[in-house]
Amino acid sequence: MSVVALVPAAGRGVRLGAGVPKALVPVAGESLLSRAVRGLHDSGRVRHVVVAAPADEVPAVEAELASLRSFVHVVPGGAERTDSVRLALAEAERVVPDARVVLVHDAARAFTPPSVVRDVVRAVEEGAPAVVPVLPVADTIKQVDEAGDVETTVDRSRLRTVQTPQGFAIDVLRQAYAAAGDIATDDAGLVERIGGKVSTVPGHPHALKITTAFDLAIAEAVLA
Ligand SMILES: Nc1ccn([C@@H]2O[C@H](COP(=O)(O)OP(=O)(O)OP(=O)(O)O)[C@@H](O)[C@H]2O)c(=O)n1
Ligand SMILES: C[C@](O)(CO)[C@H](O)COP(=O)(O)O
Repeated sequence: MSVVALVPAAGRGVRLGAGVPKALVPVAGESLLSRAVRGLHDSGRVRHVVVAAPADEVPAVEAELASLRSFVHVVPGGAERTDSVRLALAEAERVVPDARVVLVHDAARAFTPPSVVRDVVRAVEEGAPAVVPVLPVADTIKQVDEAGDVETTVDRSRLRTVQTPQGFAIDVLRQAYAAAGDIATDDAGLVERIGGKVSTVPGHPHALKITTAFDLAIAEAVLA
């Protein structure tokens, strides 16, 4: 099945505070975006990638990904992640009209192993309409009130943290975005809202989202 990946990379990276858009921040000489796209390429399962870049950085992003030119299309992203994914999806439908599987993968999850990409694609190919990579929660979880006082300790046995790439039958993601009246923190959340089934595969610690300077330090020390 033909697989296309959307890479939302249009965020400003306010929490990282690097002074440039987060996707363009280098780790050991290679940007987060380049690493994320290379991981998709190296999975051997993705035919094309559509990157949503910061609107004023499209030429810089195209230059950054020049070595993968035949594999990558760059479009301007939007104000929220959901807007960026919607814009990338429209471009993907234009450039890969026969795509049946679509992945959505944060540029910020630059160190995701290609094996996770393959596992997500395989699950969709085997019939799952929507698939997310997940990890169990390691910490005890407490629910607090508005004052910060603990109300209860939550049973964590069925809680999972969610990573990307998230994989979808393309018709399902299209329907979810057509129905979305609101922003969501992940794409599978939109599928849940239309009553769609979302399955899981094991995620990977290396697929952490680079959000803060601490995450970047971990990436530089351990992952690069
Ligand atoms: N308008 C936006 C906002 C976010 N993203 C992308 O969505 C992914 C996850 O977002 P996050 O890690 O929160 O990135 P930022 O929004 O850049 O972070 P911050 O909130 O610290 O500014 C990132 O690859 C980011 O580039 C996007 O494409 N378009
Ligand atoms: C999509 C995501 O990476 C899954 O964990 C996450 O929800 C993105 O959230 P953010 O608030 O845009 O960082």
